[in-house]
Amino acid sequence: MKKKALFIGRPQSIQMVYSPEIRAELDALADFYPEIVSGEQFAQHGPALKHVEVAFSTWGMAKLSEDEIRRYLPNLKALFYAAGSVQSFARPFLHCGVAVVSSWAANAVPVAEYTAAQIVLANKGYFQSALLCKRSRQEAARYGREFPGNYKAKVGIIGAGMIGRKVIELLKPYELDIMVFDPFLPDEAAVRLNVVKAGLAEVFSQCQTISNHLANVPETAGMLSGEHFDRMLPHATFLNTGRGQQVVEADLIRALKAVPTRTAVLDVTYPEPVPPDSELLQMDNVILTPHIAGSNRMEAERMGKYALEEFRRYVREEALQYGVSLKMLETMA
Ligand SMILES: NC(=O)C1=CN([C@@H]2O[C@H](COP(=O)(O)OP(=O)(O)OC[C@H]3O[C@@H](n4cnc5c(N)ncnc54)[C@H](OP(=O)(O)O)[C@@H]3O)[C@@H](O)[C@H]2O)C=CC1
Ligand SMILES: O=C(O)C(=O)CO
Repeated sequence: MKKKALFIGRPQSIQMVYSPEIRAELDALADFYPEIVSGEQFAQHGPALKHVEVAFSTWGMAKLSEDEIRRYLPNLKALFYAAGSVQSFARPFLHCGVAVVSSWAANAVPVAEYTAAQIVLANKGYFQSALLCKRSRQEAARYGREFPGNYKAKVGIIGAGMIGRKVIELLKPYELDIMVFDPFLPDEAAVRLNVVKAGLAEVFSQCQTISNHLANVPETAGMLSGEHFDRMLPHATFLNTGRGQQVVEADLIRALKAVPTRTAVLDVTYPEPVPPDSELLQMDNVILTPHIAGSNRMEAERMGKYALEEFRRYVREEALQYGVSLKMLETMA
């Protein structure tokens, strides 16, 4: 018999992530409740949901309490979340014995692609050269000549989690020397990845380009500060697609002002968006993008595909690949 299933969240997001093709495959495997239910609608639909065994969601997932989960979804066994971080809603489900499965590995793909592209460009001095070129081609060329390019340049990866590791994989063809700051990365894994483990001070003082991929957990708040940014090489680039909270922004601004040939490329800031009076908006050596590294439009469908594949494993009673545990939530994004 087909499993009773439910979509939880905002219809627009659900439809973007679960494309008609994925939806057709899910429909073949499960018997879906006819409506997508948002957080506020559980009281209204509650009694009809008591046989639901599996739920699917994405961005816009309802934050239900343990009490609500037990009341409205007493037979729920697994929740498939077709997006990245589950920090904001997973704990009550896990406490109720519901398996929580995330597509964070799928969301990591576009972030890693975006970052790897930025690293390759940063090592050539692309970001400021492109701006300078409009003022003076000669000045831009002189500036560009200070950069090593992509042969044997040192690149620093901060956090070798899902995204950090994918960036390392994508950079393999470039013959770069990669240093990694990740206190939890086992030595054998560093050997397998062909990277050198290092402290933050070493990464900042030696690397041409440094990219942040730390999880946004209380322990990493403000972890990147003046003692690191002040060590950046004169033409180094700092990339942040992680989260703004990990950066002491005033310290970054000071280090960039002290040496304007340094560059920061920030997809994320804190707060986000950048306030209109922020110095970041005035500085030529700061490139801002509006949090676009993660899954965008068609890329979002990949997250639905991963959720479908995990559900297939669930139906076949195979081990799930992307289950999240309470222990994992202590250090994951
Ligand atoms: N800009 C965008 O659009 C997007 C941004 N992101 C952000 O990218 C970042 C990385 O995501 P992802 O790779 O999926 O996350 P993961 O959870 O897979 O990796 C996080 C990394 O942070 C490390 N870490 C956790 N706690 C600490 C600590 N106390 N000290 C040092 N290191 C620590 C982890 O260590 P370990 O695992 O080794 O224990 C791991 O290497 C997150 O901040 C996430 O929010 C994600 C998606 C899109
Ligand atoms: O999923 C995330 O964590 C994002 O930053 C948006 O893609």
